[in-house]
Amino acid sequence: MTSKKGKILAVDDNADILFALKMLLKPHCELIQTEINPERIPQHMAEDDYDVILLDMNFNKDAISGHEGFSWLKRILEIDPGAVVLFITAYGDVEKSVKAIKSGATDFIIKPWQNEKLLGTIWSAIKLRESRKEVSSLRERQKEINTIMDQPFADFIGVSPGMQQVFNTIKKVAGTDANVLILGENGTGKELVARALHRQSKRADEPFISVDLGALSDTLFESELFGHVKGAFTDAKSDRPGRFELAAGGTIFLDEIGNLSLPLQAKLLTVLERREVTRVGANKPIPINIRLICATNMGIKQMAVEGGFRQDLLYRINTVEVDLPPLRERHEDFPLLADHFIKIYNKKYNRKISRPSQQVLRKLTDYPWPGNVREFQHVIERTIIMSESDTLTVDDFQLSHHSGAKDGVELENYNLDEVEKMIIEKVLKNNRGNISKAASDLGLTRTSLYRRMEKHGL
Ligand SMILES: Nc1ncnc2c1ncn2[C@@H]1O[C@H](COP(=O)(O)OP(=O)(O)OP(=O)(O)O)[C@@H](O)[C@H]1O
Repeated sequence: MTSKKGKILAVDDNADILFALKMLLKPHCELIQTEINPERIPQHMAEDDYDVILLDMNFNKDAISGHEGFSWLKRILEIDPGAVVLFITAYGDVEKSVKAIKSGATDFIIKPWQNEKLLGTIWSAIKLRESRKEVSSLRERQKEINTIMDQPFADFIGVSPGMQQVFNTIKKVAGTDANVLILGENGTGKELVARALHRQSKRADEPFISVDLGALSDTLFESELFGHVKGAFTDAKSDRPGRFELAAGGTIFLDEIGNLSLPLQAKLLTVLERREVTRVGANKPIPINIRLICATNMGIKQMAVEGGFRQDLLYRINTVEVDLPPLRERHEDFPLLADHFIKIYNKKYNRKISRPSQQVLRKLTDYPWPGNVREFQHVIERTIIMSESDTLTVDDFQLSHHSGAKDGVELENYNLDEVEKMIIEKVLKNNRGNISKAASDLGLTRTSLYRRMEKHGL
């Protein structure tokens, strides 16, 4: 051992052994606590955080069964399941070593020991303890991050029959490991559904990893999803796990799955069938333990009929389907959603805006909301920022600029693709090329807008 490292608790009913251990370990370890009476192990563990516990296997003189040692090992692991225990015995044999390791001991030291070998074993045990601690602190951090990240998703609002049906399906399937496909227009709350499914599942304490497939180029797809090893390609400076590995034990949410090209659909299907991934540049497959949730705003079933989406992949991802209705079909939800977002933005902007009047609600329900709840949320935020009074009036809501003609977009034909291109061009121009603002006006995410701009060559 190079520097003084690790806190060691040595428990043995032979004072000579304890003395020898103390002499040997003192120069190398941060602390060496010796104890002749195993009954005091819990007390020591409560008083200090030991990295390694050296435990005699036989406490009664002449005993060779090791029973007592095993029962103390059990007790130690009950107190701290991450404890690193090394058994010491003069009667070491293969059978007992195997049993000790199976019961949770880390290693086995046979008396009389060779000093160098003993120090080597303790050094490895300290390293193991360090990595166990690191893993458990990462897990705790992940839990904490999950809770914080879920905060904005805690309020999932809906009283309309369509939303009640969505909530019912979530309740029924959350606890199963069934693959779920969420369908719905942009901004209808597909990610909220995915998070709710994860939060109500047995995997809730494990990671929720979201991947926007629409934002991944074909070249990045494999390394992002499956990971890569160092040197696999020019930019691969070190080994890196992919999203499937990061989601281990938890849920992976593949958003915009309808945007996946046919060759990538084939790659994804292979991974889902084999339930293993191979990092780019590696040849050893890694098993994956994930719950799969996918979402799309595209007519994926029609795509499958027309050959744009693989039927076999569709069958694999849509064990259960959740259909999110567009906001314009959920009139019952408007008052609640309006209250909800007014509350949020009152707090954010330190305002006291009151609940909307019936006239305001009527205006809101009359508008078609192409960007659904995301657009609704932005409109409420913008209106609260701009409003000078605490009572919102019909005139405070600027909704008309979305309906093309009034905004100067002349429709020469009704080809949806061309209309979409025209509207995007117009909104980009209105916002002087500011993507964030344009995306907000269109009720899209920046990524969705980028994708559409790419599609239309803008
Ligand atoms: N029922 C709802 N209650 C409260 N907030 C909602 C609801 N539905 C959507 N939202 C809010 O609207 C925004 C968009 O939701 P989300 O990202 O889940 O939609 P999406 O369907 O996944 O969108 P996209 O298709 O663009 O990826 C989020 O800020 C979300 O919190």
